[in-house]
Amino acid sequence: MTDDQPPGLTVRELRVAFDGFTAVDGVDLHVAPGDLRFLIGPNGAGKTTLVDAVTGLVQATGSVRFGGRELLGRPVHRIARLGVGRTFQTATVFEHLTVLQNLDIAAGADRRPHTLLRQRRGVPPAVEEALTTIGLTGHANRPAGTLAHGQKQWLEIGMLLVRDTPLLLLDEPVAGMSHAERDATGELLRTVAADRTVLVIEHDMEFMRAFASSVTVLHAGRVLSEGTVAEVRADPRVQEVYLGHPLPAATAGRIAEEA
Ligand SMILES: Nc1ncnc2c1ncn2[C@@H]1O[C@H](COP(=O)(O)OP(=O)(O)OP(=O)(O)O)[C@@H](O)[C@H]1O
Repeated sequence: MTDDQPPGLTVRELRVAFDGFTAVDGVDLHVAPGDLRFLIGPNGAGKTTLVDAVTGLVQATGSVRFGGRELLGRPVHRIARLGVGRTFQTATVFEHLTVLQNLDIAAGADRRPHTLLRQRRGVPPAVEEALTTIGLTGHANRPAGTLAHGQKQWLEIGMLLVRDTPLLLLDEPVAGMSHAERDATGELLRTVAADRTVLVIEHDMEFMRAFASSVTVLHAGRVLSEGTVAEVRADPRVQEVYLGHPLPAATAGRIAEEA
């Protein structure tokens, strides 16, 4: 660390405006390494815009610090080189290349083109490790295009792991997945988050309840609530936004006891 910031992702007073409309309105957020933080909120709350600001896709004011460095104001590729990785709702893998080739290319993202083309003996340890983590060792030589939907998402996460990405921002990683794929993805995220900083945008509340270690609720560009799953669920402001009214006292009490 090059300054006295706590490790992890620290967002301060983040603001993003589009033609006078403020989509992110003064957000403060800290995600520590080892945390598996879910970012939830109704449609239009500003979740994707916040992640866009962190990754340099939209202009923002305030501060976003990671690894002792300010990210705001840097171009997208420089932010990626500082260890910030992102997935989108639709996996962006090279469909005609094998799983192994996809990982190999990602691992060499910072290598020069001529070294990328050079024939290499064996599988690099980082690629081998990522294959095991994402559970695709048995599919290493399959074209990525033939993988199931969930497996493509895992491959994309693997492509961030081989690049040794300490901050992962994942946009609805389980959208369109089966129950079994969702559970496997949850376990994968737990493993990944053990020694990394992970922020997951999610609409799937069941998945969030099962796997989040902490939750930030965004509403109208602001942080509405933050805490454990139970704390956030017991918050009347969150119930109001999601249900249109607070929960009956008995139900709210039961949830609060879990907190
Ligand atoms: N490029 C843009 N130009 C103008 N307005 C935008 C732009 N991108 C997003 N917005 C607006 O900013 C607000 C926040 O959008 P954002 O996509 O960040 O919300 P979200 O919480 O990710 O929603 P969802 O869950 O539906 O994906 C919305 O009102 C949206 O219409």
